[in-house]
Amino acid sequence: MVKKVAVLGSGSWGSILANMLVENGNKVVAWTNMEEQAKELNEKHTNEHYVPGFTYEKDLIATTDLEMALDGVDAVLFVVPTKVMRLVAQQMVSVLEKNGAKPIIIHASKGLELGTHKRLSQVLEEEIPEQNRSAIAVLSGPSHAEEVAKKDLTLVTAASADLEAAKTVQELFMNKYFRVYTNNDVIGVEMGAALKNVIAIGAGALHGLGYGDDAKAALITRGLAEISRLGVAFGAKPLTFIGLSGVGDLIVTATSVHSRNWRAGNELGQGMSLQEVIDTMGMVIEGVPSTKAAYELAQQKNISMPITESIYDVLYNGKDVKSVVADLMEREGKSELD
Ligand SMILES: NC(=O)C1=CN([C@@H]2O[C@H](COP(=O)(O)OP(=O)(O)OC[C@H]3O[C@@H](n4cnc5c(N)ncnc54)[C@H](OP(=O)(O)O)[C@@H]3O)[C@@H](O)[C@H]2O)C=CC1
Ligand SMILES: O=C(CO)COP(=O)(O)O
Repeated sequence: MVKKVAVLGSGSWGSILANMLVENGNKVVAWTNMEEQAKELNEKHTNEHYVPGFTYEKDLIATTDLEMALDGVDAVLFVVPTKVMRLVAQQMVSVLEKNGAKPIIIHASKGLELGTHKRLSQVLEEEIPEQNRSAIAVLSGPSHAEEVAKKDLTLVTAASADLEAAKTVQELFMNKYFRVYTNNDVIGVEMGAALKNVIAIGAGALHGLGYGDDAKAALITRGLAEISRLGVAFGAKPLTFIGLSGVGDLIVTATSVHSRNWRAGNELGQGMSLQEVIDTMGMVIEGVPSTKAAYELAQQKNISMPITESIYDVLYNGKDVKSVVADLMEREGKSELD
């Protein structure tokens, strides 16, 4: 059945998912806060800053008018950076209260809210009253906009406490190159998504420092161990961390030149300052705030996360990347499974 979908956030991931939903036969409106970007998408069918060289479906409509985007909507897909998720949800609710729509709410963002440390579905649940929505679901997994744009094969997970909602999301997104599994472990899926970005910054930093494949494999493996520890302490199922939204997304983000988090780490490893990295990226680097949130959550629950602590020291305490790697290596010997 053709659905009307509003995609909130027209950056690299939002615009490519919006395009794919048009390909899948839906009526899609991509909402952006930039008039020029809406004009470019509508007139040239491009989004040069975010996905250079890509031509979007002609039927994709872009707008800065939230009322128009949400008129008669069946599904709303949030793909804005974590730091504005709450604000955008509030904006959406004020429109839904007027137009009476009760859409399924999906988000495809990856992060933990600074200050509250909340997962994004928790933020959405808090901000969107039940009378303005049906279920809340999460779309997550190893998926770079640059590769989905090329219709490269991509497998992801749709997670919701409501299995029917997860199935609805599966049906909405699935096609010949984009395969969607369902999962009911929302905590595990969202924690894996947010925390893999932290480890990806570390993997990029190792690359920037000139370390080889042994070091990167070790970082990914030990990184997975510590993000699973934190996730499980907050109620995630351990098995989710060896699924697409766990190790799958960790592998792609910690090894791909497409990853903004990996690239940020690489530049830090090559000696750039954090401010220079942020200023030149031009896109969101979710791992930076998520490192702070993860560090604080680990302290709160007394969970050992040595890699996250080291990345935190580099990002927030100005420590030198090379010296934190040396410190990690020189810690006392440990049992692998503790
Ligand atoms: N890129 C990817 O391949 C993937 C990204 N993700 C996740 O998706 C989320 C978005 O990432 P991505 O698309 O890469 O980010 P980008 O930086 O490419 O785009 C973010 C978009 O959000 C917009 N935005 C920022 N603030 C607001 C606001 N207050 N109201 C409306 N729009 C706003 C930005 O607009 P402006 O230009 O005006 O700032 C921009 O268009 C992140 O959580 C990321 O982790 C998940 C999987 C893959
Ligand atoms: O989540 C992603 C891939 O699955 C995108 O990661 P980056 O934000 O690091 O580009």
